Amino acid sequence: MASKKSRSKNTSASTKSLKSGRPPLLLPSSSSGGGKVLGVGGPSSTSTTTTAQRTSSISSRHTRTVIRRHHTLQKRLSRARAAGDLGLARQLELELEASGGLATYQLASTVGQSAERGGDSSRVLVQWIKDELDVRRKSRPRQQRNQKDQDRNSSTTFVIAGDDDDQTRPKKQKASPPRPPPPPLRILEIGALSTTNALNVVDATQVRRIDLRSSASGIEEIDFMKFPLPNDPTGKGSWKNQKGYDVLSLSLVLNYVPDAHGRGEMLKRTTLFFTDSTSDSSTSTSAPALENKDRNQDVPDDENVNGLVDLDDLDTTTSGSKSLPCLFLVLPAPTIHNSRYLTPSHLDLIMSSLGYTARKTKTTQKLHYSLWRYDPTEKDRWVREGGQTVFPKKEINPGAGRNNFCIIID
Ligand SMILES: C[S@@+](CC[C@H](N)C(=O)[O-])C[C@H]1O[C@@H](n2cnc3c(N)ncnc32)[C@H](O)[C@@H]1O
Repeated sequence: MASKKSRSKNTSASTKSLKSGRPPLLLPSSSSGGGKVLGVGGPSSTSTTTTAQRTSSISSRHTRTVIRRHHTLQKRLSRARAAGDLGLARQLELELEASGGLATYQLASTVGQSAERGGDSSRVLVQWIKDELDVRRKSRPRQQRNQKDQDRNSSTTFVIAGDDDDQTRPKKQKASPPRPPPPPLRILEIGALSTTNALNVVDATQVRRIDLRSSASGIEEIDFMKFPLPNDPTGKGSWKNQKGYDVLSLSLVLNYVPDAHGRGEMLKRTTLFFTDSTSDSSTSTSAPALENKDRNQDVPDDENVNGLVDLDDLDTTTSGSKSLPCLFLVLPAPTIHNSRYLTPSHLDLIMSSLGYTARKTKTTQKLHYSLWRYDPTEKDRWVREGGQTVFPKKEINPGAGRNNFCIIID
């Protein structure tokens, strides 16, 4: 039971305030034009400070302000709506609009993810599932090699001249059929700001991206809470003729949800989107689940060409044990290390009750990253063994200067 295992690691990261919990990320901001809106010039504080450092530090302050303001307004709006205060709700909607709304928030987030600030969180995900990606990348040449071997074996059949006796004829070599290569991982990125992040790995991934507001043509505009389930009777839940995903990415999205119930609902909903397959890791010898058998055929040639990560440059940190299907969750570090209502072990309990087991965790000064394997039988076991399944708002980490970030599961 997860309560005994307490699988998430506590860290000593400096996580004083939610205000500092801002994403890093990718985007070499040359393309964004974000500097126009968010960048501010100005004299350097010291003569040794470079322009880049200055710009980075100033716009960093600005992006944090924009992001913080947006979150605050969203929370107040959510409370006003819940209280039925339509007047206040309208006023807050107008304030949100006047401050640039979701578009400005996304731009601030994108700038906040720039390489100079630590890069894109998806790099952590690809590092953590490196074994799964490697086996897929390598499988194509190996598959081709197997095919050549098979052809060679077939051509070795021969008949001894003048001898019609089957007994004396060498038997045709039966090469075992080549094992089908594992299909590319199907990844659903929820809350996507870019189509060119580290998740694009040639031969190894197929990435579907969604967001409340699409900021690029490869990002579908839809609310994850309304996103059709894989088994939707209308068939709208399929993607590339298949159902479900091997990996869900929920990076800095849960903290966007303005209320604790909504966060619990979002976490619960993630469990409904995985492939049925509880596929093994790279050491797997099992064939892919039937429904996923022919995924390779759906990979368009022009896909996965941007934002490539050279996986050989990354550390191998995966253990080789089962990790799929899985959820990649990223939260601002203070939400978990400095909240009255959430701690790493409490999150572990919540996740266990949903069928998740922590595979990886990592906290930096700003962010808490975690990777969770999903297995519905683990949820059944949890319930059978009397594990906690309801998580109300309850102070578990009292103290001055803490924040009120909370996840409620009813
Ligand atoms: C801070 S950005 C995070 C972007 C990126 N994933 C990252 O790690 O930096 C949060 C994004 O989540 C999106 N988002 C929030 N709730 C969502 C929902 N219910 N469905 C889809 N996207 C959502 C927002 O529109 C926003 O673009």
